[in-house]
Amino acid sequence: MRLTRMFAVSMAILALLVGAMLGRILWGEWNSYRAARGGLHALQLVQQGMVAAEKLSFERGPMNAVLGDAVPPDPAKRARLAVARAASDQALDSLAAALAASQDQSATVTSIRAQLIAARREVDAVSALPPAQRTPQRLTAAVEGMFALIPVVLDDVTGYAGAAEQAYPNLAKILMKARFAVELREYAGRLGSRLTVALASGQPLAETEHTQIQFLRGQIEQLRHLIVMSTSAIDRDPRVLAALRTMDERYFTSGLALVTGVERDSRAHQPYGMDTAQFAQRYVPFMSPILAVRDVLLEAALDQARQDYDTAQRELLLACLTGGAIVLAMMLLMVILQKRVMVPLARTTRALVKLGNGDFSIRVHETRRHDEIGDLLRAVGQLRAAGLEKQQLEQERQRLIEELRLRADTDYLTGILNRRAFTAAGNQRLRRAREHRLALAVILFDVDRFKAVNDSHGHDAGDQVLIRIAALAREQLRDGEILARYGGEEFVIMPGNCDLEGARVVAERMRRAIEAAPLTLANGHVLHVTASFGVAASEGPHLALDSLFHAADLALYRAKHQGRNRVECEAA
Ligand SMILES: Nc1nc2c(ncn2[C@@H]2O[C@H](COP(=O)(O)OP(=O)(O)OP(=O)(O)O)[C@@H](O)[C@H]2O)c(=O)[nH]1
Repeated sequence: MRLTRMFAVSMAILALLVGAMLGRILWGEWNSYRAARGGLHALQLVQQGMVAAEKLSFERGPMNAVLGDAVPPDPAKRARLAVARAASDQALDSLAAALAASQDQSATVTSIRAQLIAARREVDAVSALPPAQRTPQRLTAAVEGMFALIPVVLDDVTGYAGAAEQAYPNLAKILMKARFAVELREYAGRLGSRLTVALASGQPLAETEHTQIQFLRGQIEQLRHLIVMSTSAIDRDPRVLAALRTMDERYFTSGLALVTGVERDSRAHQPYGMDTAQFAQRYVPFMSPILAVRDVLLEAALDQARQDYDTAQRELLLACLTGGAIVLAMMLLMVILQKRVMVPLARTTRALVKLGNGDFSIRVHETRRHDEIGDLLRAVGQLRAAGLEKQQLEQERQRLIEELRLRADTDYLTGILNRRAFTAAGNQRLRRAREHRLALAVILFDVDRFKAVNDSHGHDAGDQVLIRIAALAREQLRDGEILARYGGEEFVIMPGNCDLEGARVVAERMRRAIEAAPLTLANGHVLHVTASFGVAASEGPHLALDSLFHAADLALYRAKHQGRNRVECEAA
């Protein structure tokens, strides 16, 4: 796998792992936060539910007063009942609103309301009757209707408390105690209500009522015991201890003593000395410390829940920030690695491959980096420079070799092949001619009366003539024909494979070309130069350059002696 690919795959795997880990942590924190928020809300519902239960319980006080009212009715008693009813309605409204806000179903509140309306209607119906017609049965039915509401509300409270306990298991005991306080308040209220009928009628309590009162007192004592019992750190909270002390002093001493007094008067058939309203006016304030206990316990629980909620919120925020920072750092690391390592590495690799293939066209940028990549880039630059230098040296060497080769093969004056190069080329031709049984010819030619040119016009002029003759001959050359300076003013031509006649035609062409081209010297003198030609050709297995040259030389000699500027042939 290529490194760039491996890098991309590794980064993707790392991102996935980190993402999964962060997701898991965030999910956990989010759930803790949600549970804490839900728990806190449930706890607030508990509080509101308990307040609703309290208000409904409290409503029974003025209700009892109205039920025991004479004719015409006392407007003050009616007004107190209206105020108590409004407080109950408001508490139920608050509970319904809180439930609606949490998108919880508030059906129970609706059914409590329906039940409450029915109970109130019964109370109003009984209280509208003349006192004589308010039979104990009707009065009991009216009172029981209001009693029946409380367990329903408390059942709901138990449900909310369950949800809160799920979020805050350590608050279970304290919530239980708060609920006990509500129940205690309820039983305390019921205890007072048990006296309503007797106080309203001025009749002694029936034996069954005495029994019920004893039963209620037993329950009240039991609830007190459960509340006072120390079960958690919150119980040792000074606020809680103070509230419990007040409850004992006010309700369990003074409140219960009031009930005991009524019971005693009833058994002794003594007048009570107070009616229902007067009893309620004295008894109800003694119950307030019970609710204060409830409130203090709930407040302590709410404080604890708020702390837990704040912690969960802080943890979630911290997890989000840490997660974000990790993701950001990872992305930054990836970008840096990609930019600072992978891209330069890939570029350098490509450059090195090109250098290895002898391609020095790559561009190497100057770098100020002082790390491994910087060293690598500088090394590539040095490699390229060294390679370039080597390449230039090689080119120079090749050029020099070529020049040397040319010099070795070239006549320094005329620029055409020299005798050595001609001999090498001639031998090649000879081998091929022997192999393919082809004819081979040689044409020797010599400038006529050249000594006279030198003598008359100087050696430089002679050189110019030689240069000119070579140029003319070269112009006349055709494919496969080789021209060389054989020595002094003597030249040699080897035509392509042809016989004696073919070679003679070539020689004649050359001769005419030289003859037809006068030469103007540097001093302005015009020279008419001619040359004599000796042609020789041969073929067969015994073909040899020496014999060809010898025959051509003989023919040239004859051409000189027969008047010059002519072509003579000689079979080799
Ligand atoms: N300028 C010059 N002269 C050269 C060169 N090589 C040979 N010569 C001269 O060429 C002349 C050749 O003269 P000869 O061999 O007597 O022949 P010729 O004067 O051409 O007379 P024929 O060949 O009989 O027509 C000599 O004077 C050489 O010095 C050269 O490279 N440059």
